[in-house]
Amino acid sequence: MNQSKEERILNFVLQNAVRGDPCSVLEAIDKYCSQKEWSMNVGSEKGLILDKVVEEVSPSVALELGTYCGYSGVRIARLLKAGARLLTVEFNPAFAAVAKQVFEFAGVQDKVKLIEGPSDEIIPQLKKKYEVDTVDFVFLDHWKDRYKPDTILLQECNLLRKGSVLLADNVIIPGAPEFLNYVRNNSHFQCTNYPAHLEYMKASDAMEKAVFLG
Ligand SMILES: C[C@H](C[C@H]1O[C@@H](n2cnc3c(N)ncnc32)[C@H](O)[C@@H]1O)NC(=O)c1cc(-c2ccc(F)cc2)cc(O)c1O
Ligand SMILES: [Mg+2]
Repeated sequence: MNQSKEERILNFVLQNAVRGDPCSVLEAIDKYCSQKEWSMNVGSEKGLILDKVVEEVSPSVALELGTYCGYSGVRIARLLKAGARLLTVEFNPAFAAVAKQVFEFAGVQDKVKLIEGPSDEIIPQLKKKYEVDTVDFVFLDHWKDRYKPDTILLQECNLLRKGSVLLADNVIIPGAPEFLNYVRNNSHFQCTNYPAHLEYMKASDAMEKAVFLG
């Protein structure tokens, strides 16, 4: 049975990155996906925006929706302070299996809790099952039409506190118009747009930061 693209990405990491060095894992994925096979990792340009927001927030508890191969999970986890943790949610078991190995190779597995399942099922479990009080930072990178309902669900589950920061990928391509409309016309959110490009391509994309005001 021939390999999936995600398994080819993993193998390229195992053969070209340095075990325990998160930056070398990011470089290997970016090299493979820009030169060999495009894939939907946030990439290095939008990755720098992600880095800046994570450093600004310095979250104790970070949540990621849409793990895929673990690229953005490594990006976030490598910047977390001692004792801080990333919960990342992925419903595709094959992708989750690749991401788990990427986290272990990068050496960030002790900071990352990879949860397999759909976000709308996992979010309501975060407080009781995953011992979360509130989340300081959320990276939205899953199905784009889930961004708005899951933002509402996070509020309904009292998982956001005054100052919690949401950062959404792909608000231009593939696009998340309902989410943009919702947070930009909602007095409980302070929004900032970060223009960029689609990973590994020239097409325009953007990220949107939405700070929950309580
Ligand atoms: C959605 C995917 C990312 C992952 O999210 C998991 N997922 C989904 N819904 C849920 C859930 N409800 N709960 C948990 N996990 C969940 C999935 O299995 C993927 O692994 N991301 C994208 O589709 C994506 C697509 C593009 C893109 C851009 C231009 C094109 F021409 C084609 C594609 C760019 C990007 O930057 C993306 O991020
Ligand atoms: Mg994305």
